[in-house]
Amino acid sequence: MCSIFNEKTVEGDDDGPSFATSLPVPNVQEMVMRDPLEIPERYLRNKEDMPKSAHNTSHLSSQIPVIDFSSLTQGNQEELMKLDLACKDWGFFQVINHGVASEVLQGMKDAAVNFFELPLEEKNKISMPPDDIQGYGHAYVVSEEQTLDWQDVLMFIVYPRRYRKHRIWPTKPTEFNEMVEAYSSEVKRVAEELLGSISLAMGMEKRTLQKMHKEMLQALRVNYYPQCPMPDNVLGLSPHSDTSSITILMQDDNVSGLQIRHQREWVLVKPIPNALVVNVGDVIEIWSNGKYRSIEHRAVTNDTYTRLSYASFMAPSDDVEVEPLDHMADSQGSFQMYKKVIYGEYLRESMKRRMEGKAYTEMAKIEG
Ligand SMILES: O=C(O)CCC(=O)C(=O)O
Ligand SMILES: [Fe+2]
Repeated sequence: MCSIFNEKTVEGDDDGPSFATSLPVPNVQEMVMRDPLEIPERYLRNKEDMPKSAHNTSHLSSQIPVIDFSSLTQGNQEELMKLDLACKDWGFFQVINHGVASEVLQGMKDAAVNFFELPLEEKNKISMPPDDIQGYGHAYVVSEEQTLDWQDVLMFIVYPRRYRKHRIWPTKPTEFNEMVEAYSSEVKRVAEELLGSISLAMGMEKRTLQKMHKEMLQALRVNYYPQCPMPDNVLGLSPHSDTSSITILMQDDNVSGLQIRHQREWVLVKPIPNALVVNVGDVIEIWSNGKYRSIEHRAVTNDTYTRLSYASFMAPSDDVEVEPLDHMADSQGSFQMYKKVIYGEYLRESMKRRMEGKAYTEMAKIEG
């Protein structure tokens, strides 16, 4: 596994795109290490958005679709129909038999855990620059009043390679880049195949959605949620929908935390060991004219364990104009539900706001 990272990937070109600014906030991991029982007021939620227990929705958890990737990519029509329904009814599904070796999954997890265990001073060598959300830190903090999330993040663009800003990539642990490369290239393969199947489910030729991205962007965000003494009053990650086309998430196999909004309830996505969680993002919601849904989701905390999750966001090039596909609008009574948006503008505008459920996607909707 050692040669993959030798040639192109180390070039490190600093001309990649920048995103939004985020205000500096305390490092949560450090706070918990200093005093495991203290929670500053800025993290406490109002009663109405307190993370309620999802225990009474566990019957819904077990209904979240599980897609067999191998059978889907072999052309099984039943699996394709399952995928279509998953995108329509849930916007979320878990993927099994995806062919990503468990060593590759574990390698990514170990490298990330080793990074987060480094001293703060070491991690801060790659802290997010003031004008970007790439690097180590916190994203989407836009006001001093905003309730904060109980997490630290490490985020960067992986593809296209020329966008990699190596000065904000970890150099420790030494195997980090190699593990990201091995993991992300596999995620890319799975994402491209899934976009192929979603194209088919939308009645189009297999490569259509992938081509519509122009040059597909892939970003990795590692979320680190330390244990929290008041999980009923503090969220790991605020409710939001992803601005991606699709997101592929590797969860911790043992510590759950991801909840999705389904029929007005919060439903826990129970980890299936080695499965990948996939969700439809805003871009596919718009392309499909709302037939496929970019669902609101959040991460809750717990008082015992640290949890890490690894989100890979797939997105179109900045200049892609995103609007409902004609045939998707037609199939719903010739009514186009979303305006045309320039993807790069949509993305950057969304980052200037604090995460607020579906409020932002709603803005792309045509009123009426
Ligand atoms: O931690 C999780 O399970 C969710 C992460 C997520 O939604 C995100 O990074 O956008
Ligand atoms: Fe998300």
